[in-house]
Amino acid sequence: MSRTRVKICGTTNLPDALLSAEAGADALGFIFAPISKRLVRAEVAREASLAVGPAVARIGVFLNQGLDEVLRLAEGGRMSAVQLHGPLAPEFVLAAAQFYPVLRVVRPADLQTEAQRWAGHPAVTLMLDAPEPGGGVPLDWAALQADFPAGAWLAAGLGPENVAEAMRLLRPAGVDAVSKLEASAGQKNPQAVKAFVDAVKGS
Ligand SMILES: O=C(O)c1ccccc1N[C@@H]1O[C@H](COP(=O)(O)O)[C@@H](O)[C@H]1O
Repeated sequence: MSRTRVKICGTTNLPDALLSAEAGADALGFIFAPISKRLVRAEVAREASLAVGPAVARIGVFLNQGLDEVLRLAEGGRMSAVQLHGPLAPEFVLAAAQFYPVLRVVRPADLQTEAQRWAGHPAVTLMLDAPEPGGGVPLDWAALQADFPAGAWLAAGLGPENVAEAMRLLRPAGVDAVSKLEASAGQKNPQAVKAFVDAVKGS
């Protein structure tokens, strides 16, 4: 079984991209949802994407945005994958997956239905998140143990202090965090980023 991948989300500037990459992150998240306090411009994301080298994935995060906008921003920011939040039609997810690997974000209530829907679609990977993305509130991992699908990623309220326990209970293929790794909204806390990556890689 391969090790759990670690994604640091909410990258809004070049120094934070570099510090996350140097800390050992497998993936950086760039939030293109206009409602977010971590919104990044495509030009900034592009500069960061080109600076972190070929081994670091760049994941564009979207919430209820049209396909043209998703593709334009993902291309402009030089993303390597897209993360899709919101009540989207399966056809929309499939259309996006023609262009980029998709992390399809689902809530706990929809996990079983979505796991069945996307089984056998290699371009679509499930990510379990809280109903309010970016809120820093952990899920009830013990309650999810029976249904958590192999290969799925986990987000919501993860940080250096609790990620090992979440991994022990759910064995996610990847973990993702933002709120608990910030000094302020959109600005990374370097010690927290490093501690989070070390906790994931040491578990
Ligand atoms: O963080 C945001 O502002 C955001 C806005 C719109 C869509 C997703 C967003 N963040 C995602 O939230 C999860 C985890 O957040 P947290 O660790 O609980 O704060 C992560 O997938 C982010 O990509």
